[in-house]
Amino acid sequence: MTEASLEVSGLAFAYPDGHQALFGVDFRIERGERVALLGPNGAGKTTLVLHLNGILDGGTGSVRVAGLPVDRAHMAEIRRKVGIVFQDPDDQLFMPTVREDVAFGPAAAGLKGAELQARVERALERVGMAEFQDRPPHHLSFGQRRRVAVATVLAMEPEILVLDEPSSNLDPASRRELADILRSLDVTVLMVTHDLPYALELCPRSLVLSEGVIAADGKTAELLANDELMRTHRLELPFGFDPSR
Ligand SMILES: Nc1ncnc2c1ncn2[C@@H]1O[C@H](COP(=O)(O)OP(=O)(O)OP(=O)(O)O)[C@@H](O)[C@H]1O
Repeated sequence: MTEASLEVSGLAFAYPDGHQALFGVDFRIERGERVALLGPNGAGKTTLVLHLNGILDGGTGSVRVAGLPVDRAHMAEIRRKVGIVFQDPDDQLFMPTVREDVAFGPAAAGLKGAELQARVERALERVGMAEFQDRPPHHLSFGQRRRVAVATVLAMEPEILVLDEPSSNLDPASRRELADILRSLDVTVLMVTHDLPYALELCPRSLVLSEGVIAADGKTAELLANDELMRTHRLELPFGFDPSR
């Protein structure tokens, strides 16, 4: 079998207060797949995502990114390979200009001069923000800041792009533009979302995480059309939305 972009095996985890959030999670995502991670509040989605680049550890089981184990010995490489775009772009943007924010990661990884500038431009072009390099991020709209946050991660040329609620707080036009951008990238994507139409639009495959276990793994359209599965795991489509169309 070829190497998966992401392979999670038997991952179980309890927080220090004893709360068990994950109970043996198994799945693999192949290179270039776009997969949605669905599940009700408290299902363990954030807990799972924080294991992908070692922010949380101490559980049992394993996580491998492009064959590399997520452990202390490989942490620097793992952090480069797993790009997480958090829900609030302001958690990710802290430099005086867009250029410096996008350059921050690659510069810390040793890139300099023309090579660094080319990397920054390429990442900003991929999200349609190349003309905004000299702007302070706080002068951009929320949707533009989210695109720059995606660029900061793309500039690291990650193996897998993980997005936490990418469509939240976006107006319909920004939502569609971000969908077009994400579809145009040739990178593995794992997208955590409560926005089921967005999952359907972008991700051919979905995982349903519920009470710390994978309750379903399959084609997004089929999962969303399964009324019983949706009801059991408190997943609700917007009124009148038909996943088969
Ligand atoms: N630091 C913590 N200490 C103890 N329990 C925690 C901690 N963080 C989260 N939990 C618990 O772990 C479980 C999973 O939480 P998690 O945030 O991973 O869920 P989620 O699926 O991301 O939810 P949401 O959709 O609301 O973001 C919940 O029961 C939550 O209360």
